[in-house]
Amino acid sequence: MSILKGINVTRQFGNSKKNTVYALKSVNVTFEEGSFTAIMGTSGSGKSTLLNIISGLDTPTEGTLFFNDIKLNELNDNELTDLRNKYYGFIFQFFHLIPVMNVMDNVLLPNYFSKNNENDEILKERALQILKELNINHLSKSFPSELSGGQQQRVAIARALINNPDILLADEPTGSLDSNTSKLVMEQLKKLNIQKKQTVIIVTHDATVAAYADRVLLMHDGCVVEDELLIGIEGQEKKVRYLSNLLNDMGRK
Ligand SMILES: Nc1ncnc2c1ncn2[C@@H]1O[C@H](COP(=O)(O)OP(=O)(O)OP(=O)(O)O)[C@@H](O)[C@H]1O
Repeated sequence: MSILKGINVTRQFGNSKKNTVYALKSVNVTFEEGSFTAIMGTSGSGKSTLLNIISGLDTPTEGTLFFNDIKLNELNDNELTDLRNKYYGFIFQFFHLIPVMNVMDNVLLPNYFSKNNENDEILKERALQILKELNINHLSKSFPSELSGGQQQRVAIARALINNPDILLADEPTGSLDSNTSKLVMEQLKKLNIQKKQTVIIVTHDATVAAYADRVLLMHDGCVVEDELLIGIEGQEKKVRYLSNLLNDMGRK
């Protein structure tokens, strides 16, 4: 069953002849519940714009977007914010942790904006459980500046998970991590996808990162030019090679 569906989604920036950019050009795309998709493509091809639009952070200038059977285009700002807080978890390249808050408070932050009204103690327990699964529960009282990049990104993942979202969206989640830490973070995301059936959508330039996904969307000049399943390819190395070849082929076109 599809959880997200975009029909003829166009995003235009600027409106004069000189400075009009079509970041997305009539894109049709569907994301199945529980799937793990990597969005790849050249710089400026529209990857972040697509992610922002499917998450309701940005609105298309044309086209329709569905979250289950809810039409995102018909929601007002408050309704969109509520939907995002309830169903979406966000992970960014630069973590975006609040420096004056400790790990626990950073993780609990999304809950202050959602209308869950859950008991504080129950929430703290859930936060600790998530931190434990990410092997950073011993750091709950530490501040972001006291943590390594990988630890900070795991705090950001915990924060994205606190409201038990249906969809995890990540824009270059490993972009500021070394390759070992990047592997660790991707293994955590894969685990969440498999064990908790969370739908994961990531934007990445890195074939070794995209190889954790089941499907890759390749973008070029505002269009999805390839939509490939990776589930038939055995092993990470083969997937990385396959993705690198896809990217090289696109570069040659
Ligand atoms: N707010 C904006 N105003 C004007 N143009 C924009 C805006 N946001 C994006 N664009 C343009 O839309 C196009 C797609 O941008 P987008 O950030 O989605 O690309 P991307 O594939 O994520 O790029 P990168 O890999 O470099 O992050 C680019 O030409 C970009 O300059």
